Amino acid sequence: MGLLQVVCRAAPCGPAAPQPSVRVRVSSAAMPAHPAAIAVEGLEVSYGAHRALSGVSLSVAPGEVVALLGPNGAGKTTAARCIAGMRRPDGGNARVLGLDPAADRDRMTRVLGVMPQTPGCHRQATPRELLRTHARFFADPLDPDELVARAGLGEVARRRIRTLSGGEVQRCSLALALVGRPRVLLLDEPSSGIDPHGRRHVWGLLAELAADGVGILMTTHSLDEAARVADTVVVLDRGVVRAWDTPASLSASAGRGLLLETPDELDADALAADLRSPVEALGGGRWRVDATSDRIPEVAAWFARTGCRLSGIRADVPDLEDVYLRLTAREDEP
Ligand SMILES: Nc1ncnc2c1ncn2[C@@H]1O[C@H](COP(=O)(O)OP(=O)(O)OP(=O)(O)O)[C@@H](O)[C@H]1O
Repeated sequence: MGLLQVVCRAAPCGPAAPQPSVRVRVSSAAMPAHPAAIAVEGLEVSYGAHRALSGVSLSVAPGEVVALLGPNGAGKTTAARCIAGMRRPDGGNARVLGLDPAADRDRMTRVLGVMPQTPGCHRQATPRELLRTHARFFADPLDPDELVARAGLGEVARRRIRTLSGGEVQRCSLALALVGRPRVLLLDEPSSGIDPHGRRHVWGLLAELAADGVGILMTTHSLDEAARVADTVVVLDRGVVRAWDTPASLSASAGRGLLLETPDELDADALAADLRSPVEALGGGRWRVDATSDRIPEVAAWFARTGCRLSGIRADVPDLEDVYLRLTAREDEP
């Protein structure tokens, strides 16, 4: 996709917020020939006195899958609502293939497929009926029967929505978002409530769509899903973008260290001073030393010399979950 990367600092926010170094992806084309699938710049939204979004910027290229991660209340749905044209931001703007979601509603509905957090399916209808009805609104829709199969709805396609399980309703909601052959997809927790086989199926479907050039922005609480499906991850916390990068680069940016376990009282200051490396308490007799794995013998020798018992030592290779937890840590958490 021709992306060049620059190092920058995350945007500032509340007192408890960490200030991690993140890598921001920028298109290598200075003047892209085609507009981004989604471009969001400086989005501001307040609900009364509560600031839900404070200058949120992100973009999704055609064929790119971007996962929007963040704790409950981070502002993910609010951002998605602005992109879908369901709410006007107080500041900044959102564009879908260059279109203004609020002003270009008609053209937007032709290019954007939306799967909301709570499916608005008519509960007395069947998935097949809903898809057929929905298909009539588009000039060149997908074949509803084909879509039933692609979304794994074959067995329940003729049952009323009200009799379906939560996961089956989710699949129906995803199929409805796809029926108009959208070039951009906005999915709010697409695999929430779907069983592990179904999740793989949904992920496969998203990969196929991306390979066809569809730009996808999905919110999710599943870091596993983000790591497996997304080209890019955006971490939002308290209305501010904390990080925006590939899952692999984000994990690498968290740095590596050594994880130690000891059943004894550790004099962490002495260890840090002797090693000339920071030592962080993780609780429960676990410690993290900011050092690479080639220093394991040196650390083991320190324990042998001081008589403090070392019950475990290993290199700490952070995954996306570690990075996410560090970026969104709260002061009042243990
Ligand atoms: N209509 C509303 N009126 C007042 N406050 C709202 C409204 N909608 C959202 N909020 C608040 O704005 C903040 C962001 O909410 P939002 O639903 O965007 O978060 P989210 O990241 O999608 O959360 P979740 O992961 O729980 O779905 C929250 O503090 C929420 O309580």
